[in-house]
Amino acid sequence: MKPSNSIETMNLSTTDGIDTAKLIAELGWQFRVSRSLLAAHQAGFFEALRSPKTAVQLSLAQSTDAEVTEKVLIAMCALGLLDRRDDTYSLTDLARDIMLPESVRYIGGALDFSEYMWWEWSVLPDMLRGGKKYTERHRLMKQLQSGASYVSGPEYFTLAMHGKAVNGGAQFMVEHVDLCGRHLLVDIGGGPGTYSVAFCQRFPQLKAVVWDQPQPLEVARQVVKHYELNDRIRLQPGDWENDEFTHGGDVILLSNVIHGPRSNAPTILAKAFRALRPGGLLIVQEFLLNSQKTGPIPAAVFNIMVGAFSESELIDLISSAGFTGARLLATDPIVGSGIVTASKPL
Ligand SMILES: C[S@@+](CC[C@H](N)C(=O)[O-])C[C@H]1O[C@@H](n2cnc3c(N)ncnc32)[C@H](O)[C@@H]1O
Repeated sequence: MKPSNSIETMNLSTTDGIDTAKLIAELGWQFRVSRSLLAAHQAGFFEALRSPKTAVQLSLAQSTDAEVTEKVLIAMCALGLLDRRDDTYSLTDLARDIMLPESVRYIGGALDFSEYMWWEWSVLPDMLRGGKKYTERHRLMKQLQSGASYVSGPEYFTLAMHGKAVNGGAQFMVEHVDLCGRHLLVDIGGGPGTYSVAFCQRFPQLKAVVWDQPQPLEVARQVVKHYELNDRIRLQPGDWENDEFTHGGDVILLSNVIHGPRSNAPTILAKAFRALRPGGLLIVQEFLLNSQKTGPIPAAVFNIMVGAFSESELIDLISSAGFTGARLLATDPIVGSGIVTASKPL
């Protein structure tokens, strides 16, 4: 094969641009890290290591291959989730904090969701050639083939949302949005209700309604009970395809519910406008592309499978629904989300 011109003329003795090139080349391999972490979680290694074990003891307990188990455990040490002393593996403080279901910051639901999405993303090359997205049937087949033990259905999705919110999302939100003097927050598509909990904890005068379909509200019920906020947070079943939102709130939160052009955003924003009191505050949190649509990376990849607006598109949509003063309040480039606020005129 004839080498390309650029390779023929490239001076291999310089290091110009090498760090970036290494990073991009390394990205092609990063899936190995995700796959190892998801496999360790799926095999139940973290829960089984509540009491320290050797790889052989763990493989006997979890019915896994001892040699591969050891290699995956070494990788989990490299991620800072396990300690190894002689041949015995134990959980680090970080793993106790995020990998055990009893922990408030448990991310297992988010990992289950990543596992589920793995198969959807595997067909991206086919999609590029015009093939269809993964169907539910394909997904279930692959789950069965992979021997996956994780729960299916909407519950794990809602738990994934909770895991994401308790590990940065909720803190980011309450740090940037001031609800002093506000009385009733209506959290549309509120899922596990974690954002409502965080707001109520930060602003003691505030009450909230978590508005969502019945199944996610079952998770929200547990979350609200866990934080002992039953007297301040009410759960309201609703379907935005058919129902109006709870009226009379002075704040409406739309967190991760208007993902790009296919999400029916104009209808949801119009319902939010009707439901909000005059002078009320609209908060929208979304994966947001920059206005040039060149990044950031998390929003750019979210856009591939689900959809994402750019900052200016979202601000235009919110303004078209009648809100005033729409502006980007804060962005978190690590997770690719932005918070936009606006007001309903008095
Ligand atoms: C991506 S989750 C966001 C959850 C939460 N707001 C957060 O940011 O963590 C989207 C939520 O919208 C809800 N949802 C989807 N379709 C809905 C509909 N037609 N009516 C009401 N809620 C819906 C889902 O049940 C889910 O809880």
